[in-house]
Amino acid sequence: MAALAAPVAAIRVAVRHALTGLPSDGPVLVACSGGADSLALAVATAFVAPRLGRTAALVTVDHGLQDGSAERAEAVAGWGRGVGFTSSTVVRVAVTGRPGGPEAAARAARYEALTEAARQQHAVAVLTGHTRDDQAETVLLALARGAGPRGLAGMPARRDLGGVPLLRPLLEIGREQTRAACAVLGLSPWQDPHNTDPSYSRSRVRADLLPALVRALGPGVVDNLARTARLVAADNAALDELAAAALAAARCPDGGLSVPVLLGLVPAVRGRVLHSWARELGASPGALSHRHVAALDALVTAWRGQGPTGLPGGIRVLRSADRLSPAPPG
Ligand SMILES: Nc1ncnc2c1ncn2[C@@H]1O[C@H](COP(=O)(O)OP(=O)(O)OP(=O)(O)O)[C@@H](O)[C@H]1O
Repeated sequence: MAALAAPVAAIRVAVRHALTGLPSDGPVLVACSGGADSLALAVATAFVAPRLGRTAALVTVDHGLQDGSAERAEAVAGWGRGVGFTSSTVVRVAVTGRPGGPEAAARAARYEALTEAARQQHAVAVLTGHTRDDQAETVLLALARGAGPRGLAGMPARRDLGGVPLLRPLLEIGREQTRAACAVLGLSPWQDPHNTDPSYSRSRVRADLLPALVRALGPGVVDNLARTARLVAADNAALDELAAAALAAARCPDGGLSVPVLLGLVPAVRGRVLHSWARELGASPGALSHRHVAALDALVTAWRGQGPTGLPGGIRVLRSADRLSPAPPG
């Protein structure tokens, strides 16, 4: 018997690892675009899931943004039925009329559709094909926009998606491995023209920046960036725990925060406490910036009698004596 190609084996191991320990009373749902990463993920899941006594389903989202997208989505779903998924379906979404640019709108519509498909199918997890290269790109983009530790932690291997775990089994698999696996298995991935469109910053990072870094610093760069994300994520988790305890300690019965308690915190923890509290008050995470948290911090550490500070959503925070409190809008 021919030896199993190394990329195929590595991807199966990664998928097996991700599926182990999940409840077995529903399918795992693979989100497949037809691109090399999610095709390699899908074919590995179709192989691994039944061997673990589980069922697997596939869903492909048709954003309706390109000519022929419906036919391509049908082809992906048909392929899925052929490789043994118990269900393999297309979900059509409407991208227009949503806030943000086209990329953000498509992404939001896609995750809504995946959440709904998971709910309808009683899926125990949704799997996406993000790779180590996607992670390295995410870290570079975060670094470049000054996103801080939360951004530098990149994409988690597991997060909540509307009550279902979203898993990224290929975060430690390189893109060259997903391409190689597809080639070995005779699969013809779809090349998304958006991935090479230089008007997207991620495309420019993929096409220009990462290759330049690899040329300048060596081939370990991608792996090192992904490792940085893992290390920062572990530190974030520790700081988040400290901040949750500190927020509880700083809370006053009227919903405000105690300034003496806040002053006793190290700045990294205090910043997180203020960020969490601002979110509790209703500031949306997308709009809440470093600048807003710095302004709250100034109410604590550099108070000279200044008036209320504004947060996104018309929220205002007031310092009075030894307390931060939400102020009436005005
Ligand atoms: N149209 C889609 N339908 C279903 N899932 C999708 C779709 N587009 C993206 N995904 C999921 O999100 C993951 C990340 O997609 P993204 O477009 O950011 O990366 P990518 O590198 O182009 O991935 P791929 O090579 O699989 O298309 C994909 O691997 C896939 O699991």
